[in-house]
Amino acid sequence: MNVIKLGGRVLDDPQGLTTLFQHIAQQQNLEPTLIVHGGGQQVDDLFAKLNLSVVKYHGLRVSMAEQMPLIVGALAGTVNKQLLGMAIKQTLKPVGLTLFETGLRVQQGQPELGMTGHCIEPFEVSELLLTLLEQKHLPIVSCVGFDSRGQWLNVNADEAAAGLAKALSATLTFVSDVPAVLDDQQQPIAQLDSDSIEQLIQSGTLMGGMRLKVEQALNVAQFLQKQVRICGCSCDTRHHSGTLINP
Ligand SMILES: Nc1ncnc2c1ncn2[C@@H]1O[C@H](COP(=O)(O)OP(=O)(O)O)[C@@H](O)[C@H]1O
Ligand SMILES: CC(=O)N[C@@H](CCC(=O)OP(=O)(O)O)C(=O)O
Repeated sequence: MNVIKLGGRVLDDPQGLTTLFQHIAQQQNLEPTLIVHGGGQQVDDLFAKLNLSVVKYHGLRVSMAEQMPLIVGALAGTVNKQLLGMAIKQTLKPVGLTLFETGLRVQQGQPELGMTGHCIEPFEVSELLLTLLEQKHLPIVSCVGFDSRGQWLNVNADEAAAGLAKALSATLTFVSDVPAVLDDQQQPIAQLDSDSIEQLIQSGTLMGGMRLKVEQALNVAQFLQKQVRICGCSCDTRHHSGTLINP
């Protein structure tokens, strides 16, 4: 079982995405795949067009209730459906979902972050998701979740992917806009573990969204006791490229 997380910026690389969907189509009969995607860039672009200010706290968007129709529209609407279209073109059978239909539980975070949500234990998936995977559909899951009161919540997509990978004991790959985690000379790093990650954070080399991603990757690697990959869009997720995060 493969979980592939796509950052929103990979939509700027349609050729790379086409190659990725082609690989998934070739592999789909051998091993099921699930895609989880973000779209932070697309939300930022929409806010800029509407003259709304983007506020982030430790890499997480402060998601005010009145802004949620825009955020949900971009993530679960536009970005989700753009990816669906690309998958259909590669003869895949995609199904667009939010985190709710996958069965992953989500609850609201600190009130200062508005309608920002976090994945909570137990990390479990729904029968519906398992049936879709068995029937060789490709679930394309946005990082919009719902709490038990039916409130929609904005979950960081790396966290959502980590939660689904844990629930499915899956092999997790983060596909981002950079080919790998880069060192202070901007060179790709082949492998990282908790000690080397700590050094990169201390030296200020690992920052922002990539720091959050590496922390989620390490968390999943340790939880499942298997390597997690961070790579760029043109990487073949079956082969070695990008950065491997070791448990
Ligand atoms: N050491 C690093 N290696 C690679 N990227 C880094 C590093 N430190 C910070 N970054 C930044 O993190 C970005 C990727 O994180 P993010 O924008 O959250 O990705 P995504 O949208 O794929 O989740 C890169 O574009 C880069 O600007
Ligand atoms: C709470 C929070 O920060 N949610 C993220 C969800 C999208 C995301 O994570 O997108 P990328 O994977 O493309 O960065 C946001 O609104 O930007």
